[in-house]
Amino acid sequence: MTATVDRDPAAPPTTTAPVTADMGAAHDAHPGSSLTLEGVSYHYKGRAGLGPIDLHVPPGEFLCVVGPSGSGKSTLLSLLAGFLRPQQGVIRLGDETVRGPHHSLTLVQQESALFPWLDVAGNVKFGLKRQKRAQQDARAAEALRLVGLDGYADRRVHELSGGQRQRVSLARALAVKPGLLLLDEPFSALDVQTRTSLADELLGIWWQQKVTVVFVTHQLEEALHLGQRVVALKDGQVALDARSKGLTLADLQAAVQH
Ligand SMILES: Nc1ncnc2c1ncn2[C@@H]1O[C@H](COP(=O)(O)OP(=O)(O)OP(=O)(O)O)[C@@H](O)[C@H]1O
Repeated sequence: MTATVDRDPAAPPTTTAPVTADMGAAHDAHPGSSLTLEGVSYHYKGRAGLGPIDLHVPPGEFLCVVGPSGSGKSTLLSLLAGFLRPQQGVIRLGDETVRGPHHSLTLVQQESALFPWLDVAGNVKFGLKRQKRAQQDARAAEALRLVGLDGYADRRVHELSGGQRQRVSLARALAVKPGLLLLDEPFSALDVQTRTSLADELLGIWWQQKVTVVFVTHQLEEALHLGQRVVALKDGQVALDARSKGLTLADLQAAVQH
């Protein structure tokens, strides 16, 4: 089975998702940051792990990372998020070296890590504590509008579906206006229909916000659908790094096969 993606990376996503913000608002978008890895490696107790790898993600690119279990995807994301420090090499976000968790990058994971004692707005504002109240309110409202959760600000987390919780997680990540958005299999716990519509909405949001995205997934089809570019990891190394345009599922399968 093969699948090709002919979406021009420079063209807006062909999504029918209910993206609520005005597409013309793209001029307001904050620019994404570039991400550069030079000779980065991290090995657990000197054995399995990742690297050394070199990678450059230009500002505003949507990069998907795929690979079989144990190929190093989570290690890569932990390094990018600053949860792990490279044992060798350097990671730069724009001109800044990543030395730990960074205010300009946010991570959305598979299971939403929302605070049950806060309402939806409280969760979305969590990363905005240093900002003035009015700014927090405006950012939270904007982020909830982006993910299609207008009117949900006062809801409690336990009242939400799995898909809505992931939308709130995404809104929380977007509210800080990150230069780099890291997504670790964010929709994999959801049913296929919800997963597909949220993925398309994410494309619409990315297009509006111009944020740089690194999206990790097990699903090769999802990577081809979402990414402008796909990096396949195998045994902690980059096995394939290609524009998704013209790339086939068979190419990806061959790259990650043992
Ligand atoms: N805490 C750890 N201690 C020792 N080895 C680890 C640890 N975490 C990961 N590894 C090893 O490092 C390698 C890469 O693991 P990693 O979790 O990054 O892969 P992955 O691609 O994210 O896998 P999965 O898709 O199953 O989550 C694997 O061989 C794994 O066994």
